[in-house]
Amino acid sequence: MKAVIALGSNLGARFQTLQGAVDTLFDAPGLRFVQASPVYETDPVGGPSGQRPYLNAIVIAETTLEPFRLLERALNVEDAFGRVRGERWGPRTLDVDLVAVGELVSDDPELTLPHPLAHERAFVLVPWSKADPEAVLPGRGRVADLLEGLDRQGVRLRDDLKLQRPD
Ligand SMILES: Nc1ncnc2c1ncn2[C@@H]1O[C@H](COP(=O)(O)OP(=O)(O)OP(=O)(O)O)[C@@H](O)[C@H]1O
Ligand SMILES: Nc1nc2c(c(=O)[nH]1)N=C(CO)CN2
Repeated sequence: MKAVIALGSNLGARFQTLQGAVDTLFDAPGLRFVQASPVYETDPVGGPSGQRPYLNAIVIAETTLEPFRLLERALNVEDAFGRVRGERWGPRTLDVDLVAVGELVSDDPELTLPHPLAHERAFVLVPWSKADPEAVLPGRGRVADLLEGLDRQGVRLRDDLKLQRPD
């Protein structure tokens, strides 16, 4: 199944954290790297004022993992990069979200699929549509169409930064 995974960081060495997350995510069986999006610098959405901008990207993978095992992998990678859970939407060294897993649709709060806010987040949809212009968000429609209705001003390409395939 195809999995779309969103990465974000707004604390510490942001780009190194994103690359480290990619390397760590794929450093175990069941997940195969397909493609990484470009990296974007994005204004923080929600949370306390005065936060640094984020670096955001998405990674497309093929997985044979059961969705909760994939979530566990994502949460373990967050922990490995020292994420301290504080304030909702507060600053974080690393956030790893499952945007979509195949066509699965679930409203389980432990694992909501697609991610319940993905359709309204330009910091997720801009990188995803750049990586895959034909992308469809299950239950919501074409990512390119969803983006038409969103403000993309706070999402800026960082073409000086490129995620490498995992080592
Ligand atoms: N699609 C999903 N991807 C990642 N976590 C999810 C998903 N659906 C539900 N969750 C649950 O959300 C919990 C908390 O997530 P987290 O603290 O990363 O939220 P957040 O990143 O602060 O906010 P947001 O959900 O708006 O991105 C996780 O422990 C996980 O069980
Ligand atoms: N720009 C930006 N804003 C956010 C982000 C993020 O990754 N990028 N993640 C959040 C919670 O997951 C809340 N706000």
